[in-house]
Amino acid sequence: MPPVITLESPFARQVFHKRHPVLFQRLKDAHPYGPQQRKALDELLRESQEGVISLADDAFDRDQWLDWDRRHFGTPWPKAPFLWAESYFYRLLLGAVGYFETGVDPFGPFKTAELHSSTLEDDYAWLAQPLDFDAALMASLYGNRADLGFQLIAGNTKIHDELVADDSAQVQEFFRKPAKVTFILDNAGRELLSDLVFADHLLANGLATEITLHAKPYPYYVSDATMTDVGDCMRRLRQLPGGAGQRLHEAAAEGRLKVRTHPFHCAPLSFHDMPDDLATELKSQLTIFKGDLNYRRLVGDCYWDEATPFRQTVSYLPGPAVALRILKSEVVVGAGNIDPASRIAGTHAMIQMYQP
Ligand SMILES: O=P(O)(O)OC[C@H]1O[C@](O)(CO)[C@@H](O)[C@@H]1O
Repeated sequence: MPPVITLESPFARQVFHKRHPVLFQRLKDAHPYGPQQRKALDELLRESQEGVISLADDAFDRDQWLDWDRRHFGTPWPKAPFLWAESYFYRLLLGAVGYFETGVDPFGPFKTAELHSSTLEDDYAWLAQPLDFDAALMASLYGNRADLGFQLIAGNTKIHDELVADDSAQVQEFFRKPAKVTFILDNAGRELLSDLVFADHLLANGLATEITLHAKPYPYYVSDATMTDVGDCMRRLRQLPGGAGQRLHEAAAEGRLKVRTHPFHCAPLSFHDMPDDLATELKSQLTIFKGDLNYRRLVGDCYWDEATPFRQTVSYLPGPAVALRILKSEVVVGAGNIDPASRIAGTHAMIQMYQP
């Protein structure tokens, strides 16, 4: 594997030094946190910028984190791998605000606001039209940009021009034979609504025999979908046109749509380290990895040469896979030359497919 991206990377440093303070301010504005929670947040911010990574003796999940440790406890935060440190940061954030005692999702207010935004109905007006496979796939992909103000019209091929890797034809070809599908979900809100639309397209057209949605076991990376968020989005989708919400509700009742979680989805590790039970589950189906974080975990959060073939980086997977991702971080494989600014701008997208 090439060198791993650490918090010394300018982009990662910017996430920890610029974005995190803004996030913490939003959390303090959104919740009636008392002095203890506010102090814990301030300490976490300071520590994660210049302190040493430590694991509390009385942490309820101490054993789990010792298992996920790759000798990073005791390392100065700025020297740690970006992926590992960012994941642990979110675990500590939840501890700081008392999530493990109260169960209150610190990001809940932002997720609720997004699902009930005044523009949401207009933004999803296109659901009233019939979608073809390509439009449904693109909805799921561009949902990762959380910006669906683009033309999701059946037969719109212009949208493919923005892709830096485009295996969409292979994906469509794969569904010539009905398959079981797993979505490793990313964000709640608009992205999840769009993923549900794609899931409905697959089930309603007999392309998928069964779909399993994998959500995060706890709130993570601000807007990642938990089991609660899946329920909230399913209910919201039923209020939107097109009938996808109702069809999915029925599919769930019949056992064709399943929702579950796995502790590994909040692990600070790449999918190379996935436990056997998860690997066994993914073996006999097509797995769709949504979003940027899952992409980093899929190929490894490393300084890959962008010309490295995608299949070379994911050949460890137990079954076929598709990555649907808007580029929001430095990692890229299987694409042409992409300048550093474009890698993090959220303007470029990719669809990559692997078949063993
Ligand atoms: O929601 P997505 O597509 O997974 O993007 C999350 C991305 O945001 C960041 O947390 C910060 O930019 C990245 O580290 C991460 O990959």
